[in-house]
Amino acid sequence: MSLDYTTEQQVAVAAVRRACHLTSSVFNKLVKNETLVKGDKSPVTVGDFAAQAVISTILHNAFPQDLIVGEEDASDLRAESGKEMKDRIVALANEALTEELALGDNTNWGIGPGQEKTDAEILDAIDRGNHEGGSTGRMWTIDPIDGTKGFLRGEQYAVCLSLIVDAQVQVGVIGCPNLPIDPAHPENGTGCIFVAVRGKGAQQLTISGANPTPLSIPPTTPESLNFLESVEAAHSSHSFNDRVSSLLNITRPHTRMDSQAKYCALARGEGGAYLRMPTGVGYKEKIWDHAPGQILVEEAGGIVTDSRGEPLNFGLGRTLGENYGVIAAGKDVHPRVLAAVKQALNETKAKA
Ligand SMILES: Nc1ncnc2c1ncn2[C@@H]1O[C@H](COP(=O)(O)OS(=O)(=O)O)[C@@H](OP(=O)(O)O)[C@H]1O
Ligand SMILES: [Mg+2]
Ligand SMILES: [Mg+2]
Ligand SMILES: [Mg+2]
Repeated sequence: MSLDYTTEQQVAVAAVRRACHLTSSVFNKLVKNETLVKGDKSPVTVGDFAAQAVISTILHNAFPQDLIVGEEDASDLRAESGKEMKDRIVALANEALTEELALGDNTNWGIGPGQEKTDAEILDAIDRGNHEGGSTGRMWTIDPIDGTKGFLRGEQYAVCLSLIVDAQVQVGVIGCPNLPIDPAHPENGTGCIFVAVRGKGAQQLTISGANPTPLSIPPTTPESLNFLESVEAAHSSHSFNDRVSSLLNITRPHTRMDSQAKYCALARGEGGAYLRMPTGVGYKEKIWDHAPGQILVEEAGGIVTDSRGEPLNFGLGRTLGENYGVIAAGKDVHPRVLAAVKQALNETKAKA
């Protein structure tokens, strides 16, 4: 039975749109004391916190029972040392929640002019993302800024939201404010939203939520195939991708891009394959870094697995558990990439 997720899709697009508006305007005004370094040494900005607060508030108004797995938490902002940053985040989140965007998207979910939230409500909205995940029931994932390093460089980043029901991703929405609307026509500007609903296909919208264009991954020719990969060498192994690419006789250079914009580019026919292999032992991929990208690529006709060909498991908690690496590609290309990845892994084992 295919359930109807029309309302979830509408709310998710509205939330991502507002968050994209916020992150784009924050980028131009970011100052030094608006970025923190987290316990795992990764950066987080006022934009990440405020965008999570906005999305979480809108979700909670629309679906008060739903659980949320969000990347960020507000503990640093509740400390005395976080006061300045907290004040800025509350102001940014309220601005984004109350401003009137087009399309009347502020009418149904308890947001809009005069509906400012208190400091405590904004911090609680961020912390509502503390759910531990699991294999049953409804939960949303929020990655308020995926590719924070790309965001800080002024390059690609993505505002990412998904609805997971009983461990299956049912709705995925990804906002990419810096992604060209049409890669063949850069003069048309940047800013797109990607939407997928299980069984209903994938679409690209404008950043204002209009002009839905269906997406489907075209068959790849040897000449058009290349890999999409992370910018940060610490996040995925560039040398492994080089080896797989030479096993497949790929001659085009890799396309490097931060964030789930890679899944979006793949879904509209750029590249042909996204390959992400771990650089060392110990790091477990987070569900919010892959859930919306997975449904987007699958609904555009592609396949997403780990490096052993296993499906990504979104029911194990906040991480993908033992899933090792990610291969996303069109249906025709995926089996070939998987075979080459297995061969390259065997070579690595033989050398060890
Ligand atoms: N060691 C390691 N290995 C693999 N992945 C890691 C690692 N450390 C961090 N991360 C996660 O990478 C997310 C960003 O990866 P990306 O694919 O967006 O882009 S890039 O690697 O920065 O180019 C990034 O997401 P954000 O924190 O939302 O930016 C992290 O969740
Ligand atoms: Mg982060
Ligand atoms: Mg991320
Ligand atoms: Mg993030």
